[in-house]
Amino acid sequence: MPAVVSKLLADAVDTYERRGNNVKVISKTILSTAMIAYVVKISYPYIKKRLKQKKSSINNDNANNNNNIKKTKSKFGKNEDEKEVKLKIVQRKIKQPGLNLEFVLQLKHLVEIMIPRLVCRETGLLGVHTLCLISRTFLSIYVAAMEGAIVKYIVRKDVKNFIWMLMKWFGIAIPATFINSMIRYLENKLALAFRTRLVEHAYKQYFTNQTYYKVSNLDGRIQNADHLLTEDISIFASSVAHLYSHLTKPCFDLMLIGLSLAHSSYKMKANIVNGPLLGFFVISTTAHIMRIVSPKFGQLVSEEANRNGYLRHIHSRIITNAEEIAFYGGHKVEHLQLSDAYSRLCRQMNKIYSQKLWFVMVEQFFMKYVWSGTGMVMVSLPILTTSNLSKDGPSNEDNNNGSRVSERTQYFTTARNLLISGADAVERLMSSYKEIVALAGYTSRVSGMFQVFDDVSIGVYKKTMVADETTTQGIIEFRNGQPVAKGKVIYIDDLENMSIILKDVPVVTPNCDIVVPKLTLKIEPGMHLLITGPNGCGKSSLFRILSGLWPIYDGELYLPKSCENKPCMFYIPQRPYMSIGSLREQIIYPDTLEDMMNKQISEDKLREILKIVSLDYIATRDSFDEIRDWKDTLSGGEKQRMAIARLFYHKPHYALLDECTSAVSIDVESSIYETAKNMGITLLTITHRPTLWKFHTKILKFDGMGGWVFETLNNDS
Ligand SMILES: Nc1ncnc2c1ncn2[C@@H]1O[C@H](COP(=O)(O)OP(=O)(O)OP(=O)(O)O)[C@@H](O)[C@H]1O
Repeated sequence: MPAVVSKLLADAVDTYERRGNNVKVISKTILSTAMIAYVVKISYPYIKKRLKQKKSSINNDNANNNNNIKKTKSKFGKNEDEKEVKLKIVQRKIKQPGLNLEFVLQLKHLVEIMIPRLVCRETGLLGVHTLCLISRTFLSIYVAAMEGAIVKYIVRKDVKNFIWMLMKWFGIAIPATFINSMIRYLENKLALAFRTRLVEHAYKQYFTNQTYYKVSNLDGRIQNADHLLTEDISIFASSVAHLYSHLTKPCFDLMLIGLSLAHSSYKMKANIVNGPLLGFFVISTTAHIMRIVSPKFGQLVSEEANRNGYLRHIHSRIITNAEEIAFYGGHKVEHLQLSDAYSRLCRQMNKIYSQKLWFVMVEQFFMKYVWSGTGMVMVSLPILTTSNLSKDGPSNEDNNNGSRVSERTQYFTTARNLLISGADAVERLMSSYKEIVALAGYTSRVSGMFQVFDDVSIGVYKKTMVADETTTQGIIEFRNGQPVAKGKVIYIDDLENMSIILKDVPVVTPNCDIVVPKLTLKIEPGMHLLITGPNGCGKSSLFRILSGLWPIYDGELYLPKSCENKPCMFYIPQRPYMSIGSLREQIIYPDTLEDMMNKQISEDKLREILKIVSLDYIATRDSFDEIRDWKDTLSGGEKQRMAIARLFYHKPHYALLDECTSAVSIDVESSIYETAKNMGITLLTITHRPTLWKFHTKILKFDGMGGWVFETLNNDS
């Protein structure tokens, strides 16, 4: 096949020559076209940027000219402008990841989490890993020297020594291959150990002070915490472990290879400064050029991870709401959303690939061609400049002396092998630059996540806020564009006084919409409170405030501390949550089996509880150890009754019931309320069912306009 191709090429060339075309001219033309295309490709982004800048400055001028017209716009229009300005400021404030001081500080913080002490499992692994890396460098040098000796004996036709060296060469292969395999094994172990530390730290933060809720509901900085906690942490840990060997090994290689090359040159009586100096100059110059032309991989990779996370989020939403989507027949909309998320990811990946295309070309040009050429010069320098070689070529004495030739061959082979290893080391160091920049992207994401978790757990939230002090009529105080939660939560440790007191507490949504400007009431034990009002008037929001999910922006909230082994408040939502686990775990949630044992609650007691909520047939049908997907196996009403069973298991002082019996039949509902009251549980009920009114003594009525009435419930009226 190659013969056929060369024949065809030769024929083509002949034809061109016959027509009077010079092949050299054609190849020069192709080369210069490629060069011009490349220069255009390199300079295109700068030209584009310039053009954009010019365009935006023209637009700004126009905007200034139109300013007076805009000032006369409606109030709504003005708000829209302000919104845009604020969004732009927030966007500007988001720092792009890259190789800068912030990256160093973030990495330092994460390393402190991954390696918490000087003496720990991770430092042990790092120590053994480093030892293996050094051993491999020594082995590489030894193997290079052996290859040189083998070539020397071939040139000398010394069969005995050749066979001996060959046996040694095979002998060294066993430890060498073991060390190679060990390096990979330790790298994986290290990555897993780092990941474990990070995950443990993240989970601890995630489950402190309901951060898992607040991070997605009150703060706007993290969109896909699940992706960050799984994928990004894993990639970050693997990158760090991989980079450690990718950076340390080439450094050892370069140091030791440099020393042994200098030693060989010295043995050849050549100048040992010129070669390394030339190598250093070429490598540092090319490295500088590559740094300048390198795309911003950190930013690109970070955005790719973002889009990956979004795609995953859309997938998990479809899985969670599969039944609802199927009933609605919403596959078209969901398909569109999924395709859109996927194509956004594809666009980003394509952008990275096309930027890599040109960068890899420059990289390969320097690393493969410029460096090899420099290496050839470096290797030949000692031979060409050895003092005992005459300028006109080898002396007669040398020509006659076979051993000098074989020694030069040995030097050349060893030096060439060492230089190949050295070039490989530098190439790895250079490609590590790309990896470090990509690592900067992941470092920024992981460290950013920890920062947000830290902030959120102490009540510091950041969100793009459109509201400010004027729009909230001074009810909320703002600092740096963010609302300040200056309300106080005071826990009362007094068994005699188990009241819940709200003093001038506003009900404010996470978007700073004021639902109720001021709410003042006192709920005492045994005071069963009915909460009513139109949709969206703030009924559930009041429960969110009482449970500590939403911050308090003003006033004071007094809450009793949990006591007598009972929780103070227990919330039951309209859509009950079924956990992963056995039937027993559904009833005792959020207690564990161990907690249940400690409370000395027997299975008979659980059966009794199930009977109250008319679910005793489930315990006879399935055992308490039965593990099922309870979310899908129980009906809507059954799930609500199971949630109420939890209330009878925990027996709290206050029950926050948020339309939690809407799917339960009226007779069962009445018996549930009767039993709860008999158990001494104070009921705070949100309901639209008049049948439940008779179980309450007080009523809190919201009017949906921010007003409210708190009064005694007159069941007759
Ligand atoms: N996480 C949230 N972020 C922003 N706004 C929210 C959030 N949750 C609720 N809101 C808003 O707060 C207001 C009060 O909501 P809430 O859930 O308290 O209403 P509700 O009185 O319980 O209504 P319903 O009877 O329909 O359940 C609504 O306007 C709602 O849009």
